[in-house]
Amino acid sequence: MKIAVLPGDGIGQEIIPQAVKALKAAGGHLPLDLNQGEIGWTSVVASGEALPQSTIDLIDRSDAILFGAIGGPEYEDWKRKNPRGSPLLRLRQDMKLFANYRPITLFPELINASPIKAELIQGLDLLIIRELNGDIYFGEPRGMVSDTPGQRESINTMRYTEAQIRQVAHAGFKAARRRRKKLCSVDKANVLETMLLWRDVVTEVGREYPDVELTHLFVDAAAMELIRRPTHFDVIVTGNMFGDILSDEAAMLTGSLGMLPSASIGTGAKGLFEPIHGSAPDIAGKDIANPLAAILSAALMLRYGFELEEEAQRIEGAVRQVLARGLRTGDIMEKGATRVGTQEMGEAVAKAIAAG
Ligand SMILES: NC(=O)C1=CN([C@@H]2O[C@H](COP(=O)(O)OP(=O)(O)OC[C@H]3O[C@@H](n4cnc5c(N)ncnc54)[C@H](O)[C@@H]3O)[C@@H](O)[C@H]2O)C=CC1
Ligand SMILES: CC(C)CC(=O)C(=O)O
Ligand SMILES: [Mg+2]
Repeated sequence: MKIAVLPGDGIGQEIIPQAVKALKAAGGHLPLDLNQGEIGWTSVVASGEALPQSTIDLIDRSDAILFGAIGGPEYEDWKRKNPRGSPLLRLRQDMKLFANYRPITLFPELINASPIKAELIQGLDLLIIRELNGDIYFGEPRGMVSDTPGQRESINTMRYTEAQIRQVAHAGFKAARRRRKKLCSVDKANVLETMLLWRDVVTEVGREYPDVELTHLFVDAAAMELIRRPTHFDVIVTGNMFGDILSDEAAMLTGSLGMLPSASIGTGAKGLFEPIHGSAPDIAGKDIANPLAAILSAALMLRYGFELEEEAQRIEGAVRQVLARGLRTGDIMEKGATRVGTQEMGEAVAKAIAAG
């Protein structure tokens, strides 16, 4: 079980060590081979490259990747002068990770930590599947059209092929089949031709899954429905950008962006597992970030990367236990709970795993 561990930048450096503790506690009996690599700004500082060859080699010889986050103000500045694209987007594309699974599950212990009314989120369990290899994040042409002062113009292109849509649509229907058999496809087919194609292809693929109820929503209405009646959703399948935005919104239903893990799965056997949040420069280095999204991403890695369901459940059960004991990082803090830091939370989860 060769695992490339890429903490990245900002809070990535704080939360990934907690996920590693959980992995070691749950997988002590397994042949875990964890190897750390550099990526992002941390890597630029160390070697001048955001995605050095050493990290590419490490990924090549690994079975799965545990990723933290990259980015931050210095990095965004550096990227403007070195526009070679995001190393994370490059990894997602090179590894053909076309589907990003973002389970939006509410731990019942956090029902009052969410800013959304308890009666709206009781029993919340939805899955957003975000297409990860296409859309406006990758479409060509892109870049500056004119840099003449006063007439500056820039372009990005929303672009999808039928094959890309078909691939992620199948992932959506298959996931719905394993769950409550409801798939909602989210697009913007009322104004975007790319999204008209999206809707047509998802509808065609749907004919192969007559047992799954397919509905369509425009993304603006979907954003509203996620707050109005989130438990009506089972699986949502959507494009790269809409999925990016809707899943951060949906995270708040569960209490915090710091609670949501994700699994990026592709045509190959190798997956990438990461919290959905970024490097959070505003709280980095203070030992206050919530490590649970990263810890839960390690659980997804055991489940989907290595088919170790029992070990994955041990991690998830331990997270639930520490929440039930009232331990909370600041982002999910509520009255009567015990505030803990990143490391303390990570250690509590690892101990709960070890105690079984
Ligand atoms: N996968 C990745 O590597 C991602 C990288 N980014 C990058 O991260 C940098 C910061 O981006 P932002 O827009 O600020 O998004 P962000 O997700 O880093 O933070 C948004 C807000 O949520 C809070 N937050 C995030 N994770 C948290 C956690 N685990 N515990 C407690 N609070 C948490 C932050 O403190 C901040 O107030 C940017 O450079 C961006 O490009 C953003 C999203 C994903
Ligand atoms: C590079 C960005 C697309 C990262 C992000 O916001 C995400 O994956 O959720
Ligand atoms: Mg995002």
